[in-house]
Amino acid sequence: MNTLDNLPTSTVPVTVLTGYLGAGKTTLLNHILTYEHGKKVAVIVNEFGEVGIDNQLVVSTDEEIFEMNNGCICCTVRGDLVRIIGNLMRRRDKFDHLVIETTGLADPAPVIQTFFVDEDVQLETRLDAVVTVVDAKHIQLHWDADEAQEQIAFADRILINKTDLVTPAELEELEKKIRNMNAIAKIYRTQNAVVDMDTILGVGGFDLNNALTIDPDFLGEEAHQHDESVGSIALVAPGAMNSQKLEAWLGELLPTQGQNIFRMKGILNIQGQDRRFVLQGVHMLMDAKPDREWRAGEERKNELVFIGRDLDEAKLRKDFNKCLVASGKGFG
Ligand SMILES: Nc1nc2c(ncn2[C@@H]2O[C@H](COP(=O)(O)OP(=O)(O)OP(=O)(O)O)[C@@H](O)[C@H]2O)c(=O)[nH]1
Repeated sequence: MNTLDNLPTSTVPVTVLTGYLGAGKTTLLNHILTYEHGKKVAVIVNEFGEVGIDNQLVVSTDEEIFEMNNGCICCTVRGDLVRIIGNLMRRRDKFDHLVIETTGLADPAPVIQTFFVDEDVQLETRLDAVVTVVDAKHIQLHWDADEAQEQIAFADRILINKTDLVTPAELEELEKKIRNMNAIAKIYRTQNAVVDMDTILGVGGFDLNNALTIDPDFLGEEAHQHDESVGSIALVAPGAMNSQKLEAWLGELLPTQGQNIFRMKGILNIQGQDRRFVLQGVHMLMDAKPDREWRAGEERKNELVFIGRDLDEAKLRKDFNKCLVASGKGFG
């Protein structure tokens, strides 16, 4: 299990930019590079392309993906990315934010996992957010592509782009569908990928010290459509969790189901702890640690969201509830 504890505050925030072919990634990247946000942005693109912006660092990489040698079949590290970040860090004074644009056909997992797994990368950078651009008009043609669904599933921020090419009703339906697939992402509708930079840079989507609450709209809804193979499941329970039971459950769940769990995010009330306990997971990799203290008057509860493929909601719910302290009242 990896931990991002005790990182130096000088780590460089990293935004991973994904989206299917032609969705608008480069258009967004150009906004990021030209916008007056006061940040010096370095860019890594893993395809050969041109970004004709002066004074920016743009590096191209070829595909090079290593499976981890501990038998974990869904966790991979990109060797080329590790090396390029290492090289960039020697010019650390030249930039203060890093954007990695993935190819439209790439599974974003190996890029994201690199930030959970590689120790040198963890020392020097921190994953800020996964931003996914969706082509409102053409995504309909690509729903069956694993990459398109995974790009949505991993996102912290989703731009539904090309809103000029669809009707308001189509947009509404699309947003609902995306919301069901990914319950933790914030969704913005855009034209030409124009979006307020503060909403996509400096997000802290993977920051365990600053865990954002999980969207209450999603948690509060009674019924969700789980007709897609990729979906979100939100588990909520009042009371306190038994830490041993929780550890035993996750210790069994992730090795067996991790391949289908793209992301997991949780804020939990552990029995006997005054601080909230925060979990972040990507496939079988997980970070977990206490964050801020529960506030006076704040309702202590347990919220855990899974985003993945073919998740067994009834079993997850049952096993989650089994981790609750039996009395469940008043001791958390
Ligand atoms: N109509 C319309 N076209 C858009 C919009 N945003 C981007 N485009 C166009 O869509 C095309 C693809 O945009 P890119 O930014 O190159 O997309 P990409 O995701 O980088 O594409 P790949 O790198 O090929 O995967 C370009 O011709 C853009 O001008 C939009 O909101 N509306």
